[in-house]
Amino acid sequence: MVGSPCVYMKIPATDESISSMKEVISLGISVNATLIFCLPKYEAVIDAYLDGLESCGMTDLSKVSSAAAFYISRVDVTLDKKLEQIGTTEALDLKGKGAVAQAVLAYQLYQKKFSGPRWERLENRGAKKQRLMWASTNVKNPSYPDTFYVNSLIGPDTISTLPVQALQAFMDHGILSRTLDAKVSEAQDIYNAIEKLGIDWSSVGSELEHEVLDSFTKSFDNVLECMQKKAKLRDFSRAYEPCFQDN
Ligand SMILES: O=C[C@H](O)COP(=O)(O)O
Repeated sequence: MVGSPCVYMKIPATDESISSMKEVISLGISVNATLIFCLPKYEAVIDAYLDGLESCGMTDLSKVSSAAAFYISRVDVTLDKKLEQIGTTEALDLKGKGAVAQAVLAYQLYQKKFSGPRWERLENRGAKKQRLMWASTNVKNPSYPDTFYVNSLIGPDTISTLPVQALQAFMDHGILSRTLDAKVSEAQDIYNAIEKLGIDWSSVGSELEHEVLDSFTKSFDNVLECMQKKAKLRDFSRAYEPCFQDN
């Protein structure tokens, strides 16, 4: 089952598990690298994928694939709080711009890393690019348009995960247009301006990583607890009822 081309092993992009990504890929198992909140971590995820492919013994690498889940709205939630604390006109003007700017730069990094001689050698063995996957695309700040993140991150070879609310909003009034690489230098300026204000992107990334890991761990524990209760009662009559709770 694990070796099946349709099955992806989901591995969080924590410092501790980046090396496991390489190992799993090298065994020919596809990986969904998740919980990516900043560019340095994203680069480490790409490198783990490339290293894994290079040490994979398979002659045809086309059976292995990977997606890298880059989180969006949660980044703005954290950044916006920090910008509000700084409170200057310049800082407040940057609210709601950081997450998309970082994602635009992530796409640039994707294009850079999946081109050139190193990548071409792998491509000749059938390797597939690790696709960027936008996660956390629902706006969390109600003052932002509900299609904001989905509209802003449309580009070739990417995947957008859409919660029902975001999907319905996009189907109703979304704008289908290639936005992801339309304003790269503006994105770089925003990224630099946020950094200049003293906000460290990597620290924001690790803050979010811990926060989300914690919240997902609680949700997972809730699911297990609920399943154990059902199994104990041998009450499968309502087994279709969901066990999970919102985190
Ligand atoms: O699977 C992860 C989700 O995309 C997270 O979305 P969220 O930040 O809205 O909880």
